[in-house]
Amino acid sequence: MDSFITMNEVSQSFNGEDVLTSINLEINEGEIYGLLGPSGSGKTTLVKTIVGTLKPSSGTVYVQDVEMPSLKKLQDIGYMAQADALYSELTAKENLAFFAKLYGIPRHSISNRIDEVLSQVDLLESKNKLADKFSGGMKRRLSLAIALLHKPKILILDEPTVGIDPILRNKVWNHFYEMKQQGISIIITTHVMDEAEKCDQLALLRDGKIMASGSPSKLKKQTNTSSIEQSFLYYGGVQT
Ligand SMILES: Nc1ncnc2c1ncn2[C@@H]1O[C@H](COP(=O)(O)OP(=O)(O)OP(=O)(O)O)[C@@H](O)[C@H]1O
Repeated sequence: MDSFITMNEVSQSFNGEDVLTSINLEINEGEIYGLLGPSGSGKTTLVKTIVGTLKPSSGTVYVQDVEMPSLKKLQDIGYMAQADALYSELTAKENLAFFAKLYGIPRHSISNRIDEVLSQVDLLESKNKLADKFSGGMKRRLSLAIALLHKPKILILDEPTVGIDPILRNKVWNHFYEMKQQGISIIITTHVMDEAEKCDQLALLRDGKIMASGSPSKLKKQTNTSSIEQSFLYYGGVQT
């Protein structure tokens, strides 16, 4: 398999304080890669470093052989930040149209593409509603639709399903599996254990370090535990 993303000895510090330490990871084509860790463990900093909105203090990040940050490579990445970046005074459709133009999607295909992504996140009926009137979960879904717009090869999602009910969460995950089949690599940050179990590969983060990584079944086997939660505690030094 081709490695889509490679991080080599990446460290990140703010005002002399280490937030990420010696991060090494490899993410392959068509893989769902989960970053699991408690609040403040460095998940957002890690994904921002992959996207290139943060430059590593040391170490390198490559996305398909291009060193990040790279503006050009951003075209291949769909990024959904933790805070929704939506224009509240615009409708869902207008928000999407704005980003479609930004991504350079051909004018004649914008309308169809907007409908496609809206139906993927179950928001087609709310197309003409102001983003300001959306619930928290709807805003998350609209942000996800924006990240999907330009059919990126790599999707980086920071806590994508926060505020989304279990039925819709399931639907969104089925959509992730479909995209994976198309060879799209998906990176997801989460602190939800059952979501972590659904990933192909996981990195367990604590205090800016990867404590362990591998498939959920490998991590459970290595620690002789029956859940990722127990594995996490084990690697964190808590005997289960
Ligand atoms: N721009 C910044 N300047 C200084 N410190 C920062 C900055 N960004 C993040 N940090 C610190 O880095 C640490 C990791 O933060 P980060 O947001 O990456 O964690 P996280 O795992 O994503 O947490 P959460 O799940 O709560 O979003 C925290 O201690 C945070 O205060």
